[in-house]
Order: sequence, then C-alpha cells, then structure tokens
Amino acid sequence: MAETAADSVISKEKDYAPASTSSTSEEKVVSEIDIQNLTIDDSNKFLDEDSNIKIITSGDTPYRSAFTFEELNLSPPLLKGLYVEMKYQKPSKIQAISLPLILDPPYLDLIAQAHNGSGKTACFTLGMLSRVDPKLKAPQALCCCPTRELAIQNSEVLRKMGKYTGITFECAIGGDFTTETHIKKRSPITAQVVIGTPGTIKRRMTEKTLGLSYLMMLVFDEADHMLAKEGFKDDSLNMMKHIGRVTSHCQVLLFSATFNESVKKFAAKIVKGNHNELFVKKEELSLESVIQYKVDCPDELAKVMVIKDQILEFGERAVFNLLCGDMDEMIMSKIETHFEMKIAKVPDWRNEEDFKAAMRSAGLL
Ligand SMILES: Nc1ncnc2c1ncn2[C@@H]1O[C@H](COP(=O)(O)OP(=O)(O)OP(=O)(O)O)[C@@H](O)[C@H]1O
Repeated sequence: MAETAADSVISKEKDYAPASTSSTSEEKVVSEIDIQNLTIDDSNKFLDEDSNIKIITSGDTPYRSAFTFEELNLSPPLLKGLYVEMKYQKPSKIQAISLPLILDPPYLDLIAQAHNGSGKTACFTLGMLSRVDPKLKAPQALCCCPTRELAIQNSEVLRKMGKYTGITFECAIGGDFTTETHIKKRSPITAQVVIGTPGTIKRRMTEKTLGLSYLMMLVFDEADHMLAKEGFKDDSLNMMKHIGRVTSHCQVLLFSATFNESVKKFAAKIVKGNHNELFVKKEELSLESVIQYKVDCPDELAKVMVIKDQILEFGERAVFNLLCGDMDEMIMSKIETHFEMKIAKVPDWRNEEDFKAAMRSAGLL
C-alpha cells in the first residue's frame, strides 16, 4: 500500500457480511455493483458505467460470475478450508469475476488489477489450490512475490485455505531465519505449490532443484514490482524463459493493486496473446469484511502510536517491519523505549544481508 509519512491506512477485519449489506462505517465508501447485470458486448470488452470494472475477455472465454464458492466446482476439502478455516461465506466481488476466468478451461492467462484488501490473494491462492493435482507429487504452481514478508504471508493463507486438501507447499525465500521457511538448499523441491521470492526461485531453477515439467500455473503477486524495470523485470523474464523451455501449458496470472502504463503494456506482452484482463477502479470492490480508515499522522512517532494503540489494541497477532530508512535515530530509540518494542532499520530491505543484519541488531534473529 502506498503510504506517505503523514498518512496511514488501517485495515481491520470484521465478520464477513454479504455484499448486499450496507456499509457499517461512515468512512467506508462502497459503491454497490450489480455484477449480475454486466453484459458482454460483441468485442468482448465491456466497462460497466457505474462500477468502473473493465473486463476484457478473449474470444473463447464465456463470461460468467460466481456468486457462491459451490458454483466454482471446488473440491469438498477446499470448500471446507474456505468455510471452516478462512471463515469466508461467499466470493468477494473480485473473486466472483476473476475465479471463473482462472478456473475454467482453456485456462487463459489473466492480468488483474484491484486495490488492496479486495481479496486478490484469495483469488490466486484458490486458483493454485484448485488446479493442483494432489496425487502428483511435483511442483505444479509457482507464486513469485517481491518480498519475503509477502511470500510468508501468502504461504500462511495457502496453508490455512488448503488445510484439508493434502496439497503441500514450500516457501522459497532464501536464508534460513525461521525454521518454518527453511529451504533445504540442495534437495529438489517436491512440494506441489512453491511460493517465493525471485532470487531464490531463479537460483533453484538454475540449480535444477525446482522441477518445472509439471508446472501449470505461474502467479506474479504485486506484478507491478515484479515486472518493473527498477523491480524484478529481468528475474521475471528469466523465470519465464526457464518455464517456457519446459512447458507451453503454464497459465500466467498477474495480480496487482496498481499497474502503470508501461508495466501494463509489458504485462500484455509477456502473457500469451489470448488472455483475459480485469481492471477495477481503486475505490471499487471493497471487501465488506475490511474497514479502511485513513488517519492523518503529522510525524513518524504519531504513526507508530496509531499502530500501537489502534491496531495492537485489537489484540491481533501482527508483525511490523518498520521500513524506516529515513527515520531519525533519536526518534527510533525513543519509540523503542516508549513502547518497549524493537525496531529494525533496514537500509535496503530487498537486500538479504541488510535485512539479516538489521534483524540481528534488533535481536530478532
Ligand atoms: N470472500 C471473502 N470473504 C471474507 N473475507 C475475505 C474474502 N476474501 C478475502 N477476505 C479477507 O479480506 C482480507 C483482504 O483479502 P486479501 O488479502 O486477499 O486482499 P488483497 O487484495 O490481496 O490485499 P493486498 O493487496 O493488501 O494483499 C483478508 O483478511 C482476507 O482473509
């Protein structure tokens, strides 16, 4: 989420309410979109005037929305994971639109943009869990994330959602700072879903310890970072090249909250010609289960206080990486003393050595 030092947006989960219920928060602006009435025009491109959801389907994609998870033909163990572990009742709007595009043959590539908190993670996690064959003990789905934190977070969602499916996963993030995410560097990955960061995934591909023969789905989360020149464009292309050499049947899913024009053009180039696209205007498709508040914070200290008092107050287990490259040392130490918390200062948080050193110095590693 793009944030300035002065703004902080807090998302807080509440019990999921069906999409048709009205907003419970004054701050929340949810415009109701009647997906059922969306129609497809001759050119397979349509934009609902009110909703600003733009869906471009390829010629052979019949457009449909799923209003229940049952309509998606998910396996009973997967449905159990959704209802019992995730406590979801029905697909969010982005899920209702994108899941049929992902799960229906001929499994076309998809570029999907929807804002943070709209339920994108569940879209591709469900996609991976649904398409993987639990009997085939080999990597079948790969999810690339720009940061370790995101890879760990996505693995946790997959673990919970897939709890009853028996589908195995591995978090390939390099390093070994937690036992859960430890990678056996030399032994081939046998997990059916692999979620990781570009450096490690690329290394595993080059080492040939990540088999690609059965790969049927490649997901780029935060695809804008994954494809940006100043992000992981080269790594992403390299990974796609590796995969392209082994299989031509790998469905590519690009999910992001933002796509700037050049990344969007590049994304359209790297997916196969016949693909689907889904773009949602920023304010649309809010999940009813997430309330967003915007809090004006005059300075860094105020921001931390908001996090401490407003978020930790809810008693949720949360890990904060304060990416405070510019934060004044004195303010940092004041915050540490005042709140009895450890802050890791990471000069370049994508750099493994910097990250480890900062974690070590904060006593977190
Ligand atoms: N169908 C659903 N019913 C209820 N809650 C849901 C549903 N789908 C997702 N959620 C919950 O809503 C929250 C936001 O979902 P998710 O993380 O998938 O959104 P996102 O678009 O990936 O956000 P971000 O871009 O910030 O990662 C999560 O707590 C998730 O568990």
